[in-house]
Amino acid sequence: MKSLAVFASGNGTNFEALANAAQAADSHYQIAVLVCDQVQAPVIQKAAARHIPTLVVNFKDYANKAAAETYILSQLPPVDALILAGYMRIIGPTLLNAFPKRIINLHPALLPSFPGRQGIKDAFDYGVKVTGVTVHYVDAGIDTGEIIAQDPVRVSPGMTLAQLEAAIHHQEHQTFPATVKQLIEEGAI
Ligand SMILES: Nc1nc2c(c(=O)[nH]1)N[C@@H](CNc1ccc(C(=O)N[C@@H](CCC(=O)O)C(=O)O)cc1)CN2
Ligand SMILES: O=CNCC(=O)N[C@@H]1O[C@H](COP(=O)(O)O)[C@@H](O)[C@H]1O
Repeated sequence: MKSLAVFASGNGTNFEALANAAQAADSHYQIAVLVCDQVQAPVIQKAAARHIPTLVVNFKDYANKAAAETYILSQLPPVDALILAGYMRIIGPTLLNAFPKRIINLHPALLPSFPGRQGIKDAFDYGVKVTGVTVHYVDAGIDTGEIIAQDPVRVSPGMTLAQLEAAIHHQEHQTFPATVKQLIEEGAI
């Protein structure tokens, strides 16, 4: 049984999808803690509803990223990997060095296209006919880590941005848990 720390900053539907998948008999993982950098984020309530411990870290309380990450590291229970599920903060050397090739991120576009904080909108505004979701290892760059898995999402004619966001999230809720499970089965995390 692997233990995972999930990092999230917002709504938490991917956290929920991972938590739901963890309940399956053959999931091979449990979520030991949710780490959140936004004190009011809805994901915190989702973790509380599931009795999953939450570590809320307000980065304003720390002099710099290294100090905040050092605190996070000191509070983490033993975990095998960090899973970034809508975590909107760049992971710094402190956590990167503590979890080499053990930090996984979900991106809502087909990297290397449309990296950054608004991958769905950037792809939509560009007018792509196909976008998708990417699961990748996290490295010191932004959305530049080795790609692990990708799935396409077709942009149908007349589709609104809201409809594309919903389609992307639906795909994410399939791809992310399946990819985490596969990584564990392969012994990668
Ligand atoms: N290590 C590292 N950390 C990461 C990711 C990574 O793959 N590498 N993937 C991240 C995915 N989410 C983000 C979070 C923040 C930003 C971000 O803040 N971008 C600023 C630039 C910030 C900066 O340069 O520090 C921008 O303007 O685009 C981009 C993707 C999460 N943290
Ligand atoms: O990789 C770059 N940026 C990260 C990023 O944009 N992540 C995206 O945030 C959303 C979180 O949704 P939630 O799970 O909170 O409902 C989800 O779509 C992630 O792909």
